[in-house]
Amino acid sequence: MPATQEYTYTEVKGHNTKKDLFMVIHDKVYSVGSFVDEHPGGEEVLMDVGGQDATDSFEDVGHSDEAREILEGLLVGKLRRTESDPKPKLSATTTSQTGSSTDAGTALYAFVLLAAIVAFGAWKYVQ
Ligand code: HEM
Repeated sequence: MPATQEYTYTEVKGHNTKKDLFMVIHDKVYSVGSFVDEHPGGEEVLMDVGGQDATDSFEDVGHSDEAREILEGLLVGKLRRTESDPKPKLSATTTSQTGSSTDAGTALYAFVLLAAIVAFGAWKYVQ
C-alpha cells in the first residue's frame, strides 16, 4: 500500500484487533498487526491504543531510533482529519523543557545571590 494513502479517523478506528491493528502517531497511520507479538513493551499496550492516536503513549516511553525505524516500516498512510475528529496530540517534551529551564533560572539566581553574600562577608573580614 502506498504511504500516500489517506485514512479518516473513523477508518483507523475500525482496525482495532490484534491481527489488524492501526494506530496514529504524529498524524501518520501505522499498521502494527505484524509487530504486536514482537513488541518489547508487550502486546497489551499496543492493543490499548489500537485504532486511536498513540502519539503521547509512544513519545512518553522515549522510544529509541531503532524503534522509530521499525515504525517507518509499518507506515501505511497519513491521517485525514475532519472537523469532528479529536485534535492532534502534542508531544509532552515542550512543556517539560519549559519547566526545567525555569528551574535552571531560579538556581542560577540563587547561586549569584549566595556568591554576592559570600563576597561581601569576605570583604568585611579583610577590613
Ligand atoms: C508501532 C509502534 C511502536 C513500535 C515500533 C515500538 C517499538 C519498541 C521497541 C523497538 C522497543 C525496545 C526499546 C526501544 O528500542 O526503544 C519498545 C519498548 C517499549 N515500548 Fe514500544 N513501540 C511502539 C509503540 C508503543 C506504544 C504505543 C506504547 C504504549 C505505551 C509502547 C510502550 C513500550 C514500553 C513500555 C517499552 C519498554 C519495554 C521495556 O524496556 O521493558 N510502545 N517499543
